[in-house]
Amino acid sequence: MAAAPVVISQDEVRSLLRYRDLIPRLEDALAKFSRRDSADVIQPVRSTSDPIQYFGLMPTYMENDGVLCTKVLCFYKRQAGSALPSVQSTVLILDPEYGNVQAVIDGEVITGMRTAAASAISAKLLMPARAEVLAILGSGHQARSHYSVFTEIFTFKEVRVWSQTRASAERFSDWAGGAVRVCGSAEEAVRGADVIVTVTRATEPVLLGQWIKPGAHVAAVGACRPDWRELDDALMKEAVVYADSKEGAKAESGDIILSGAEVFAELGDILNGTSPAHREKTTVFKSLGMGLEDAVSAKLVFDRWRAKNSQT
Ligand SMILES: NC(=O)c1ccc[n+]([C@@H]2O[C@H](COP(=O)([O-])OP(=O)(O)OC[C@H]3O[C@@H](n4cnc5c(N)ncnc54)[C@H](O)[C@@H]3O)[C@@H](O)[C@H]2O)c1
Ligand SMILES: O=C(O)[C@@H]1CCCCN1
Repeated sequence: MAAAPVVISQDEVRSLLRYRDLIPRLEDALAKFSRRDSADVIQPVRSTSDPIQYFGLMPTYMENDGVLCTKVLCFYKRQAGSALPSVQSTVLILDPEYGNVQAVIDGEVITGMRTAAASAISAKLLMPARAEVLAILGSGHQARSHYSVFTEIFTFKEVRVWSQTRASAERFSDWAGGAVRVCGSAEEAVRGADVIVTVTRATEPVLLGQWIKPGAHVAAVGACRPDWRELDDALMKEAVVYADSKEGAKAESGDIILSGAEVFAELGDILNGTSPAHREKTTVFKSLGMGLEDAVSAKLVFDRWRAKNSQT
């Protein structure tokens, strides 16, 4: 019988995962994914079922790296008063040889950090030179992880936030130590911004092309259903659109499907040097989230956990 899986808690993940380690590994994995070499990465578009709002399975196999992994996630409509975050997730690491589960890892911090890290990679590749103003639309979990990594690896003169209620935007600004300007409207937040992150649960556009400074970069992280939007048609048609996965974007993104916009390239294509990074144009990175991002993060966490626990 296989040994029982280890359980790695959210606090342990938080202490073991660092953006400076995660970002280069994610860049490597995104590049491998875009080469479509099945010995490097096999990662089908996640399967989802609606009955309990959104139940997703995100399997990944990376033969050359010896990683077999899946994330299990539920994205539910958060009820007022609920203490649980709207995205619930767990990452399972399996032995690639036998298929037994080796580790059950809390997915909340992994989901927050790997999503924000992917957006940061998009900004590294696509934001205008001398970007000074960052605007964040939304003030939940992803807003926090995005603020953390964007202010860790870039230097902005100003960070702005807009949220559904002024109170939630102010809570976010307090959490960030007051270094964020709270805006009364999405338009006010994004006018003149060089980099815009949309991290809302909106199902209708909250970001309009007519507000955007030409050449700005948008990391669009919400709207993960084929009939949900965060960005309007004007922006989707004006911008050069990049995605994490073309297949994922065409299957899941309302902003792409309903606007009819073409995905120009994946981030991995830029990293591989097979597609240009149009930094000089208005760009959108449509992020849907990929199992391989969880797999890379979970492997980092599990390797560190084993190293730490073998010493004690
Ligand atoms: N692309 C990815 O890899 C990935 C990963 C995780 C989460 N997500 C998506 O990112 C989004 C944010 O996730 P989160 O964990 O921060 O959620 P959250 O519930 O913690 O925060 C959501 C934010 O959206 C705001 N909001 C809700 N409805 C809105 C509306 N109609 N208009 C404007 N704002 C609205 C809320 O006030 C809150 O600030 C979700 O859509 C989620 O599905 C994407
Ligand atoms: O890749 C993910 O983890 C997310 C979870 C929420 C919905 C969109 N995708």
